[in-house]
Amino acid sequence: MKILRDILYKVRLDTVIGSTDLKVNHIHFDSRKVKNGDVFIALKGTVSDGHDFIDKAIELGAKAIVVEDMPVDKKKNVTYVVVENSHEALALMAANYYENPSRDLKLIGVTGTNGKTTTTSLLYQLFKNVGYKTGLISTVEILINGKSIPTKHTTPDPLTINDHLAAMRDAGVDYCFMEVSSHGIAQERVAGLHFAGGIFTNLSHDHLDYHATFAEYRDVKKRFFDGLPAGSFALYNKDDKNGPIMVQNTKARKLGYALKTYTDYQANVLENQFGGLLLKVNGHELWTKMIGEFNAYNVLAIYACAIELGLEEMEVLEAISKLDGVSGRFQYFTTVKDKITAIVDYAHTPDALKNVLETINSIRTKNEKVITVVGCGGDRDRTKRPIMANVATTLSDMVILTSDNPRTEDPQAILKEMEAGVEPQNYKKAITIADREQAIKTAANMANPQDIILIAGKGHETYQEINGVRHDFDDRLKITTILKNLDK
Ligand SMILES: CC(=O)N[C@H]1[C@@H](OP(=O)(O)OP(=O)(O)OC[C@H]2O[C@@H](n3ccc(=O)[nH]c3=O)[C@H](O)[C@@H]2O)O[C@H](CO)[C@@H](O)[C@@H]1O[C@H](C)C(=O)N[C@@H](C)C(=O)N[C@H](CCC(=O)O)C(=O)O
Ligand SMILES: Nc1ncnc2c1ncn2[C@@H]1O[C@H](COP(=O)(O)OP(=O)(O)OP(=O)(O)O)[C@@H](O)[C@H]1O
Ligand SMILES: N[C@H](CCC[C@H](N)C(=O)O)C(=O)O
Ligand SMILES: [Mg+2]
Repeated sequence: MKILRDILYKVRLDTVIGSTDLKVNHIHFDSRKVKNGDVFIALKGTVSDGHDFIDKAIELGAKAIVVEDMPVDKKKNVTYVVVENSHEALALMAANYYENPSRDLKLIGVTGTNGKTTTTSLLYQLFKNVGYKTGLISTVEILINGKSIPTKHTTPDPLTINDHLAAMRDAGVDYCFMEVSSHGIAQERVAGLHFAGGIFTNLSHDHLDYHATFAEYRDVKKRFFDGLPAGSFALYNKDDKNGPIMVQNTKARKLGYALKTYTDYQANVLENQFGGLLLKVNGHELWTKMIGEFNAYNVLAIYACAIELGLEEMEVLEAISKLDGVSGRFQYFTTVKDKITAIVDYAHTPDALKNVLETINSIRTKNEKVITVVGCGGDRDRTKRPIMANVATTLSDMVILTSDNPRTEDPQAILKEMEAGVEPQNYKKAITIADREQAIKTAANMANPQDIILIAGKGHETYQEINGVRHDFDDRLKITTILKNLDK
């Protein structure tokens, strides 16, 4: 039981009708979950408007309703609270309800188009390996000091975030690393959290279905840094032209990291091979199993973050050299007989796909062919589709365009939009096979000894989402079975 007044602490209130000196059980933003004695917060969503479900919530026993628009028809014995922004109110109320767990541990948020899962997961591994109790909130999973909890979002809703942070606090977690997506910022999912630091990875094309323009997408990301408190740090990629913009108005201590620009944390890539990267960081040589220049940025960011959090430099360098790669990110499998390599990678943006293919092209040793299998998700940014097909066909020897989570769209229609991006000189490199399993099989059949197959877009995902149903599908299981057969 909590007192409504206490959980409304810091919420920007407009009007209150009824008592806030009211004992309440739980908070919900989904009317279907309301039970007797709960508070219901009406959110204006992208599909429906939570204000339409106020009566339903009261029928189910809601004692208090938090809204942006006061309903005309008001019920007796129900408290109505009008707020300026109910998404923000939800986040502040969730933090208050769980007694602000983000203040009882050191919470680090990572934002940017690509590299959030990689950076947060490596930080989780690093801090755990040096002996801290550690938490992770990521696209792949939520981890509470080794205990894995499945997740559907990169940045969950505020109730889920605070519930997990409270569990971390109860488990004595010292550090939590979390991904902060642009949807998360736009919908105020991280409002009310106390961050000890923030990291900006990079900004490139994504989610332009949700954000009207690239400038709007950039400004949403920037809001995360604008909100960081004094005393925290803001680590930004200074090689990215949007890096300095991100931290323009932050109260946090600004610290740059870069491979190409002079700044606070710098590294050089000395070697870049299939075995990993050799970097020079702060005058020290550092071997890491992470592959590709883009991962040099991720590694440098985690090094800088660990130093800012007070770890010893030598301890950090040693721990980084032992880190394992992240699930579904440049994860590779090789046949024994013909040395065919298959790489499963979560590249689902034009920039990520370009980086991964450029990495493969720069580290292949002979004249091996690169065969890429790639698709684009349904109900997501359509403008990525032709660009990704263009990148794939420009940087590979053969490309099989296929499906990736069609969701409610027609896979053939998505593929047509991808095909439109293939330039005439590359027509002969591209074929289309909508069935992803067949596409992967075809790539394996095409491969000659030493060739490299890139299976892009789904990484760690274990499903193919079609019309709201997630069917079992794991690129890694499919390709390992196929490669085993090739070895027979
Ligand atoms: C576009 C988007 O982000 N949508 C998220 C949003 O839903 P919404 O605004 O569409 O909600 P809605 O269906 O319009 O409903 C409005 C309100 O009415 C309520 N309602 C609805 C029906 C009812 O009977 N009763 C009721 O009270 C709903 O609970 C909601 O509060 O709020 C929901 C609750 O938090 C999210 O689950 C939902 O994520 C959807 C499923 C989604 O696919 N989101 C993706 C795009 C996403 O958030 N991705 C990011 C980034 C990915 C990345 O780059 O890594 C992520 O952080 O995961
Ligand atoms: N620092 C980076 N710069 C550019 N590309 C990267 C970087 N790190 C990873 N990538 C590429 O982006 C893909 C996705 O990486 P990762 O999962 O870490 O990103 P993310 O930001 O968490 O993505 P999401 O928005 O889906 O959560 C990787 O599989 C790789 O291809
Ligand atoms: N977080 C990203 C992941 C995309 C992964 C890709 N497999 C797809 O389904 O488009 C999104 O929801 O847009
Ligand atoms: Mg992620």
